[in-house]
Amino acid sequence: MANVSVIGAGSWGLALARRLCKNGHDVTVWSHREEGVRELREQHENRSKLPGVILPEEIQYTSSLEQAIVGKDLCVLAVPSVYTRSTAEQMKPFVTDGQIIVSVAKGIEESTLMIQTDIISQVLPQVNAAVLSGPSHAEEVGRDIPTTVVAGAADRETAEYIQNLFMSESFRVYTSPDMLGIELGGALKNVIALAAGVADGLGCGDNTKAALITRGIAEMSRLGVAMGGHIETFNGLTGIGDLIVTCSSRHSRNRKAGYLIGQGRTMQEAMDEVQMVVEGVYSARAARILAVKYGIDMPIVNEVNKVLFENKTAREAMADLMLRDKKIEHPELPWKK
Ligand SMILES: NC(=O)C1=CN([C@@H]2O[C@H](COP(=O)(O)OP(=O)(O)OC[C@H]3O[C@@H](n4cnc5c(N)ncnc54)[C@H](OP(=O)(O)O)[C@@H]3O)[C@@H](O)[C@H]2O)C=CC1
Ligand SMILES: O=C(CO)COP(=O)(O)O
Repeated sequence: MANVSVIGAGSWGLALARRLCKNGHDVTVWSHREEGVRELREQHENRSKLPGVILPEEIQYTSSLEQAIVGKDLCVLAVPSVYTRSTAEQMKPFVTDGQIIVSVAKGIEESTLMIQTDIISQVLPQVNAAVLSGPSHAEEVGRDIPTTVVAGAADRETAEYIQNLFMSESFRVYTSPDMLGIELGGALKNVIALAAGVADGLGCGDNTKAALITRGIAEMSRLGVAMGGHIETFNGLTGIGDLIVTCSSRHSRNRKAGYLIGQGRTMQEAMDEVQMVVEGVYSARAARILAVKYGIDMPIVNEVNKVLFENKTAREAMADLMLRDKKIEHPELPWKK
């Protein structure tokens, strides 16, 4: 059994801490707030972020990064992506050579366009940065609802170590060497899920949702492959799999925020109402910059940006998507005549 920690006490960090503890590992959870630590010690539950999921009494809580990192076989980094860099900076004095840091946040850093494991490796070059991602809402993982995810690492041994640590009857873990593809899928699907939510908010239907998912994965794959990710990854759990769940689930914060925007709220009003992290809002701008940089057509990402940041109405964005230039679905396919 391993001695592990989860850095970040939001819904995802706690669902994973519970999984690791139930798998028999010693688990310490770090929260950035002393008050949060006190509540978790007393209540064994985060009533605002993951209500109804009671955490095992064996889990330890701390607000000291030193306690959360020193001597741990593996640390899961589960803070929202905008805090990954600052948290990694604070972790610097305590990490050791080769220590495994598993990133579970889904986001592209706006100022640098970097994925999470690259940020971790830049700030903490001595660690072994890996990723765990897939279609996995905390509300369901916290209730042992069967879920599948992918552990990505630079070497097979590390990926299999993570797989063994997390794997259970309700949590199936695959391995993959394509860390870039995994992370781009996880970040970009949030932007498309905002669009799916907007469509729901406008009162659109299942046809619209299927269209956004299908054309959304086409955009994600085009960009992801141009950046060096593998098409197989976008066709797998961390690409289309995560896109489907995020665009359809009642648990998705991105879909929910999009829904509120489709109903007429501003981006800020929607984020305030969701009260949890809406990662797609941060990755939307990064995705648009990357699309320009790599010369990739990303019409859904573009319209999401216009609605979020340029006061375009959701209805106008939908109409513009429907009536943009006529296209062939798969231009690479030959015509018979
Ligand atoms: N929830 C899910 O189902 C899944 C989430 N993810 C990803 O996991 C990541 C974490 O999200 P999630 O757990 O859902 O987020 P939540 O919205 O549930 O919680 C956010 C957490 O971040 C903490 N926080 C706020 N400010 C800081 C800071 N400056 N430094 C460190 N921590 C801070 C909050 O603490 P406090 O409230 O005490 O201020 C809170 O614990 C995201 O990238 C998300 O995309 C991935 C898969 C599934
Ligand atoms: O990544 C997730 C599920 O796989 C969580 O999505 P939301 O952040 O939209 O809730």
